[in-house]
Amino acid sequence: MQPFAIAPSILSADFARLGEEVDNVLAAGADIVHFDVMDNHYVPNLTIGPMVCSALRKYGITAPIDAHLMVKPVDRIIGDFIEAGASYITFHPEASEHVDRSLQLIKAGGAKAGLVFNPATPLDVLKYVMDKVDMILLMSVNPGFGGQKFIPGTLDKLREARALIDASGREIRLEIDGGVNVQNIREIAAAGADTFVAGSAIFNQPDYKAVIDAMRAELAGVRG
Ligand SMILES: O=C(CO)[C@H](O)[C@H](O)COP(=O)(O)O
Ligand SMILES: [Fe+2]
Repeated sequence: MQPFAIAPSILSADFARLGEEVDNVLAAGADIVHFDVMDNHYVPNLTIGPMVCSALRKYGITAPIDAHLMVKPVDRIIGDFIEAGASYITFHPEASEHVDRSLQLIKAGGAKAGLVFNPATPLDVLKYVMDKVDMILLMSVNPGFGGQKFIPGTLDKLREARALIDASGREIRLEIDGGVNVQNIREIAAAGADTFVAGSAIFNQPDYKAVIDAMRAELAGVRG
């Protein structure tokens, strides 16, 4: 299993002060910057694109950036995110006509590739592309908005994904996204997640370090 990583979703940050917000959350102990890209087509919301990712790199952010693409079609924008400095690029299989090709595009550009599964999307496609994924992201809310409630059925799906990863023998991150907080992170880790996206739970509090420290204390109870 990969080391635990906390990935604040900047969807809930103050966009008017984005560079400073990312600096602050990294200084508070975050490992990965989760970057939600929404197109008002695949999901009913519109957020930020490759120019903002590139701006964060130019501003001096060196931490891994995890671009979660909620964009359809996805292939056209993959190259732009590679150029913009994304470290991980994940997409939803429903948003690609050719999942294997999209994964290859990401890897050919030198980024790590991942697939994202909505709460009602089965994991079946993984069987055919396990050798090409570096990350599996399970949505524990329907995509499009921050601040939603964790869907408990995702815990069984995490166990299912963990078994697939372990059987593959590959180093694949198992990320969870949606409604993660200090109260439920331990149960989510025990079900097999190693990478935890949290937006509102972190950015809606005044002290980011206090929240991240509390999350790490919970995680230490699962794996010290
Ligand atoms: O992909 C997302 C929504 O589509 C966000 O990453 C997610 O919702 C994080 O926000 P929160 O932690 O507030 O649920
Ligand atoms: Fe996300």
